Amino acid sequence: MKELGTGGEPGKVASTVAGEVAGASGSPLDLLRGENARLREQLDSAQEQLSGLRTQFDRLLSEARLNQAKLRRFDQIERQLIAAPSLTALVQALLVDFGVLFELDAVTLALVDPQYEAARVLSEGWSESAQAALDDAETQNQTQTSAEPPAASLASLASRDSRSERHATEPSAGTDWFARLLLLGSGQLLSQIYTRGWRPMLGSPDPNQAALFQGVNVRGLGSTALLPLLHRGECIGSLNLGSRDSARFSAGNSTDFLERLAALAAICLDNALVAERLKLVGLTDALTGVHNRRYFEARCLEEVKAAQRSRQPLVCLLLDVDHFKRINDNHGHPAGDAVLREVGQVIRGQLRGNDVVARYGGEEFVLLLPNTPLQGGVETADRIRLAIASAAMPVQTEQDTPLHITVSLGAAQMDMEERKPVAEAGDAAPRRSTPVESMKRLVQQADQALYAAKQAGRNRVQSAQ
Ligand SMILES: Nc1nc2c(ncn2[C@@H]2O[C@H](COP(=O)(O)OP(=O)(O)OP(=O)(O)O)[C@@H](O)[C@H]2O)c(=O)[nH]1
Repeated sequence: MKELGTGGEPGKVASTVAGEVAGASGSPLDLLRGENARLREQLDSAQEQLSGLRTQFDRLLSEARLNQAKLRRFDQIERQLIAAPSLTALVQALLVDFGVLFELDAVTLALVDPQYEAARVLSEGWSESAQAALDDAETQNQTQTSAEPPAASLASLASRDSRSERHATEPSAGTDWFARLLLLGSGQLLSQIYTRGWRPMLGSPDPNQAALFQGVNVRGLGSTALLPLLHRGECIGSLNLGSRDSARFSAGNSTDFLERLAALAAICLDNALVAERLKLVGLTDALTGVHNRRYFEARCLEEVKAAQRSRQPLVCLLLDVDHFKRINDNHGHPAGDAVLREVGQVIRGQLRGNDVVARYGGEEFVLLLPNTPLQGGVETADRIRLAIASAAMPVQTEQDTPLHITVSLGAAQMDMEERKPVAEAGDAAPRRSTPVESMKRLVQQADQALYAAKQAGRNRVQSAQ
């Protein structure tokens, strides 16, 4: 820079040159030429340096801009994780929004879930999002053309999504996140993969890690990043990212951003699970471990709405233990309690995953069977009746003989075409019942059928007319 300054001051150059000319032996013109060449060289080198600095500056500036954009996106996803109102919303933010925001070609999530808590909550959440997607598809179908075939059923939508091998963040019906969720009974698989400690693993896809990328075409990925989700020193899962770009994740990359995101995701996931557990405690019957009446009423309303939307049949069963008072009287109240617990377990064992059983009160249980016609509901009711009759109750009898009990059941199917009579509704014309009215009527009909079963001699199933 010093030379640059000297070369830039013509007055000084002239006086220096004049001095040199006076005392030098060569021709003044040659001397001037030599000096000129030297100055030119200095100028060229200074310009070269300047352009190098400019390039460096441009690179730093674009890096800073990229980092700023990256920070903004991290900030956005972090806010989304913190604000997620439920475990389902949180998992969707990680599996869908995160991938879109960071232009990833695959995002999967493995969670250690030994008690099947996350599995239960997330499968319910998935069913709701799949149903919403189905409704959207139906609306679109209807607006496009009424001659098109009806939208795919929930089951076919599920199997289509879980079989899909497309890139994870490609547009889908909004339901494929569930296929990219791996719920593990233990932490064994993660211990086998993170052999060098719970640290992010970046690099080219490793066939040993394929189990973490279920639902994704791993062959199409150029690089992957596995982020262990650590909470209180334990690994509760793994967030797995994939890119077609082989240079996107490499072993030498800084992992600060990713580690911070993984730490936040782990805390949010743990909090969401605790919140779901608390919710469940408030919705579970303490004696039998099945749901309580509060849960049933909320869920029944949802199922009635879903049945009205999808026009799928919905059956309600009411079950009452026969002569239960005698059990209490003959064997004591704790024996009665043990019988109720056993009845709850036997019922649960006879139902499908999305069926609902709740203790309705006393020795009465209520069941909801979605997507089931009345005939199927009656068959299920009879299967439950027989299973209970053949089960030995966990009660010590005086004769040391197993205690057997019987139950009576009433079955009713929700009426899709149910309309309120004009006079009752106070409307100008008959209108469709509201979900609350339909729900009340459904339970009332099951109760009347149960009463009829009791009247007809107990240990039987009666369906509503
Ligand atoms: N052990 C126990 N008993 C209960 C519980 N809740 C209600 N009960 C008893 O269940 C009995 C129900 O008796 P009833 O309504 O007369 O009916 P039942 O004896 O089952 O006769 P039917 O229903 O007509 O076959 C009452 O004695 C209640 O006190 C409970 O949580 N634990």
